[in-house]
Amino acid sequence: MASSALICDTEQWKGLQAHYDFVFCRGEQAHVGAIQKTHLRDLMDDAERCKAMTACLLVDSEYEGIFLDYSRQRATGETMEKLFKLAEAAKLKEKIEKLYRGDKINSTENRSVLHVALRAPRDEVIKSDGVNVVPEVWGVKDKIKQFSETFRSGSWVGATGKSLTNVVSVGIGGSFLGPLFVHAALQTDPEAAESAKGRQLRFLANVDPVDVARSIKDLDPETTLVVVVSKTFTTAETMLNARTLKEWIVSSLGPDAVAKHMIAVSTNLESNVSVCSAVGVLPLSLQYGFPIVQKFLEGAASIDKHFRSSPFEKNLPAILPYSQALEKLAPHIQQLSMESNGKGVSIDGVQLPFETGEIDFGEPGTNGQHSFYQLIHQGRVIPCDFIGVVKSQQPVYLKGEIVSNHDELMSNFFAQPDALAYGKTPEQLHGEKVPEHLIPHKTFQGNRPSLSLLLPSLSAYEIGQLLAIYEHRIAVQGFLWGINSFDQWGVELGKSLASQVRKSLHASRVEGKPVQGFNSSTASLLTRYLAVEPSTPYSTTTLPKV
Ligand SMILES: O=P(O)(O)OC[C@H]1O[C@H](O)[C@H](O)[C@@H](O)[C@@H]1O
Repeated sequence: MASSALICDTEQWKGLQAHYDFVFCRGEQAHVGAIQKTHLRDLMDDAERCKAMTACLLVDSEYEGIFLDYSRQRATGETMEKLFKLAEAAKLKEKIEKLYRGDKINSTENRSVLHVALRAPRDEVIKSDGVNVVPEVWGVKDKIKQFSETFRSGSWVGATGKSLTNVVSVGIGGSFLGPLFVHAALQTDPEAAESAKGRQLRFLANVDPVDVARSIKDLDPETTLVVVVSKTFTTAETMLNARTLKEWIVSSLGPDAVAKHMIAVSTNLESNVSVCSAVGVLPLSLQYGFPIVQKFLEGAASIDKHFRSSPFEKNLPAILPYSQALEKLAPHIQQLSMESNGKGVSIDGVQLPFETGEIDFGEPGTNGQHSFYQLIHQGRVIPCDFIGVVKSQQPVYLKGEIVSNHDELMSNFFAQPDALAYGKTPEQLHGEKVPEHLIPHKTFQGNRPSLSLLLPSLSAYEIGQLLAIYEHRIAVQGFLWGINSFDQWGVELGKSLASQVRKSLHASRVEGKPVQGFNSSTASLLTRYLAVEPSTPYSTTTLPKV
């Protein structure tokens, strides 16, 4: 394939499409793809096929690895062959190698993509511009380790001589969601929780002053460290939130306290913000200690190794974790996937005639079942990722119950994918003597794809593995579509329009100027907003009442 050609013009893409889709000619159905003629119910009858569509990342025994079952995908052996051919046409192997070699695959920003380097072992070599970046990564990690040890031992004292036990991490987007996901998960791990005893880690992302109030509620500035996390230090929300918390510290402890109560973290590497860089590693190390965070990084590195070296058919690549610990996985993947792959043009700037990116959302099971699963079962077809954990971190068994609480949770994890795949036919309902008028309502068409990921447990190591699996899956999607997954120009337009609005709000509030330069809809919304006096004067500092 020529470098600027689109993947959809290749024979391999067209072959896959014909295999999957209906083809219409002048409004008439001219061809029905093989996949459209099959139902998951029938595909699932083929035990050999099901066995072939699994992959396991072994640790030391058959059961101690992450296990992926993708047999509930609407795919046959032939589909997989076609997908691998498509991967060849998209030069997937070469692109993955380029990522690992540190080539500048983010061509619109002339940057390497170095998240793999962030968790590489000390002796690995990953070059950017001819320079091995791994020693620099480890240099930063060593400093974080040292600082977190000083901080956690109580030797780092605040302005009034007290040691600091609370951390508020100020950052947004990639400088927030990854660390939040890992924090939410680690919190539930007994070893990590023990290590974090008596400490608090909070996040402040939204520029909404209500979020400021929430983030510092019941915290004492005397015992709090504010960590400002940003790759660019130009993000409006983060900068304003940082100034606000600075004011919170200064108004209570005086201006000299800032040196002891505020630090800034950035990432020097030309990579996207990643939870594996200092932006995640520092706040998480302050809370849990560096060794636990390093375990998380090692988990991610184990997947990096597996991803690079395993054949595609055995490679582990929405999001329904049957684990409360993973409650922030979906929001994190939402950012990772939708910001990386929501693109309209190819890496060479050619308009794409097909849609890229997926809409990701999710909620831990079983909460999701009582919310949007209705739509998943009988409304739109939404491919689902079910994520389950073999060993619960908090086992509960009540005498007299037929199963443990974790077994109860996992019963749902095992049942839901089959409900989606098989559905329920009118014949079955007739057999159950369901009244005729309810048959259409109680029918489930099935044939809804999902995949199941079973983790042995959920320690820092597996949390790292899970993160890396999603990161690589998103990169592979982007490589196949032929887009640049590593830039995010799509967020710029809204930012620059907000800047015009900000100026206009200032001009109206402070200089009394009328709203101008906007269309009639925006002008009237702004006028309505400005018509109400702000409850506090503009000329004095006001902090949330907490
Ligand atoms: O880390 P920062 O530079 O403050 O950026 C925070 C966020 O800003 C933008 O929204 C980018 O699209 C995100 O990728 C980034 O994570």
